[in-house]
Amino acid sequence: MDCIGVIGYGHMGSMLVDGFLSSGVLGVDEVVVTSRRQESRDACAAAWPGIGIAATNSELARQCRTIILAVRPQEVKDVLHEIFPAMDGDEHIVSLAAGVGLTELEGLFSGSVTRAIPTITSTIGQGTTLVCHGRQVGMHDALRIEGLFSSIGNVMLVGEEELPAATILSSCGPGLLAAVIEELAGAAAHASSLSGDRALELATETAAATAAYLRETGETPGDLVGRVATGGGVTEVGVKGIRERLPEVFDEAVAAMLERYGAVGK
Ligand SMILES: NC(=O)C1=CN([C@@H]2O[C@H](COP(=O)(O)OP(=O)(O)OC[C@H]3O[C@@H](n4cnc5c(N)ncnc54)[C@H](OP(=O)(O)O)[C@@H]3O)[C@@H](O)[C@H]2O)C=CC1
Ligand SMILES: O=C(O)[C@@H]1CCC=N1
Repeated sequence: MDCIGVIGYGHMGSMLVDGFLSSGVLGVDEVVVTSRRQESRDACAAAWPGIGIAATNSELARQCRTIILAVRPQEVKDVLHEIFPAMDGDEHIVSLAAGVGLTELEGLFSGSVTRAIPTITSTIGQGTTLVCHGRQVGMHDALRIEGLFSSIGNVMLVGEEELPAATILSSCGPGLLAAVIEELAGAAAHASSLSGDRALELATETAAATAAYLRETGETPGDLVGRVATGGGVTEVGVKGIRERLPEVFDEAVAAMLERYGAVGK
């Protein structure tokens, strides 16, 4: 049966199931899900009546030709070993795991392997899934996966050498920017009588409006700073401090993430 199997009903697995089914790109009779705990399988069955639930990873592998591995990087190897006897070699494995390379995946499964790195913002149909197909992936399978992920946001095809930096921007990015919004709002609330809740509401709306402004006008961030920071005014003193200190902060953060990226699946 040519259904889509999802192993791991955590943050990403549940987001993909919700997204694929809500968008209508798949029906419940075309998806089979499993997860380690019965509680997770029950949650999926309750959320999507009629969806296929497999009791084990091997049972899922026997039913599905396309298998999305939505487990943590350190679980990928064990799961592939577990399902291997249930596969006939014609399957298409799609791994979401950051830091587990195609060479390693193809060493564990010699058939078609794709890496797809989604982003939590696809929960609201926005953001970009990064897709990197292995050498064995045929046109039909490649287009099918790109079509599926297009139903929940943008898709960008990337070379594997680009994937670490692209992952930091696209998939870690929501976490990084959320932390920045939190710090900005916290600093404003701390220095004033504005409540924390109202500060966060304003900072979040401003971040969303700023991203939309940049996207819609095509201006660069530098252009926008120039428009906002009136000479001799308020913004320029804040931007000056940020431009002096943030490069070091982000250089360190990116270096630490790249280092972890290389070690996360080990
Ligand atoms: N979170 C993100 O924004 C992003 C994550 N990724 C990648 O997606 C993958 C999943 O991440 P995320 O969803 O955040 O992680 P979670 O921890 O939320 O989910 C992982 C799920 O895997 C299940 N699981 C663990 N071991 C097994 C097993 N042996 N068999 C079946 N199911 C198992 C767990 O099931 P149970 O709950 O039933 O115990 C858990 O729900 C990771 O590889 C990560 O690198 C990629 C891009 C973005
Ligand atoms: O933090 C992580 O490891 C995962 C991969 C990219 C985003 N979240």
